[in-house]
Amino acid sequence: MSLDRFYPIFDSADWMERLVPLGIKLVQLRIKDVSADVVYSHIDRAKSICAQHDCTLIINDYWQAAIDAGCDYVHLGQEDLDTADITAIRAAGLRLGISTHDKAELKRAMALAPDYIALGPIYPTILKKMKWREQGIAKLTTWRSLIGTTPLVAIGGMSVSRAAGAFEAGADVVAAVTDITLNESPENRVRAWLEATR
Ligand SMILES: Cc1ncc(COP(=O)(O)OP(=O)(O)O)c(N)n1
Ligand SMILES: Cc1nc(C(=O)O)sc1CCOP(=O)(O)O
Ligand SMILES: [Mg+2]
Repeated sequence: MSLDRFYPIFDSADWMERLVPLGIKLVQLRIKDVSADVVYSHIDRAKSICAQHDCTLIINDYWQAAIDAGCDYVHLGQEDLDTADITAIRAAGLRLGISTHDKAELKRAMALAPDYIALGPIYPTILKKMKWREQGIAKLTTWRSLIGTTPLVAIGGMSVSRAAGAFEAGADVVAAVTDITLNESPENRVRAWLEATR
């Protein structure tokens, strides 16, 4: 299964209902600090809108909810891996994407035979405080050489104009949050991303 080159990340099903119909084919639900009931409700709505639009839905963090809800894909970071039951995730048939920031994390991630590897933050991000400085585009080329054919996702400070450089450096997919959600017209920004990654 190949991943679309454009990978927007949203913190609610509301965003997905608004923007997935524009033509998004790969999307992540990344919710923080809400109750389990709210998580399950957003997952159900996200599943429904993605099914209607033939869009691959990836659930961040909440791997047990993703299994319970019959989802196809989860994304886990290094801290998530400390507690996640990878055997249960795989037994349920879910695909798995993993965040990496240095070679030790990459080694740990690759040992789990992930369905993609994410490298970030490529550029500075305003979404969240991170202990990692910007990695730079060139590190994508290094990661490309280390992970063979495993799909590579570039994340962190990505924008429409920065996408081409990430692809040239070896990324297969570019993920973005605030470039879309803080844009004065998220709809127009999604259209620009779709055009740039077609
Ligand atoms: C595509 C993608 N890459 C990286 C992350 C970050 O995951 P993680 O390190 O677990 O941090 P949180 O997103 O959970 O704050 C991601 N979500 N998606
Ligand atoms: C959620 C996340 N993870 C990152 C990592 O490097 O692992 S960077 C990041 C934030 C991405 O948001 P924006 O596109 O607004 O910079
Ligand atoms: Mg996480």
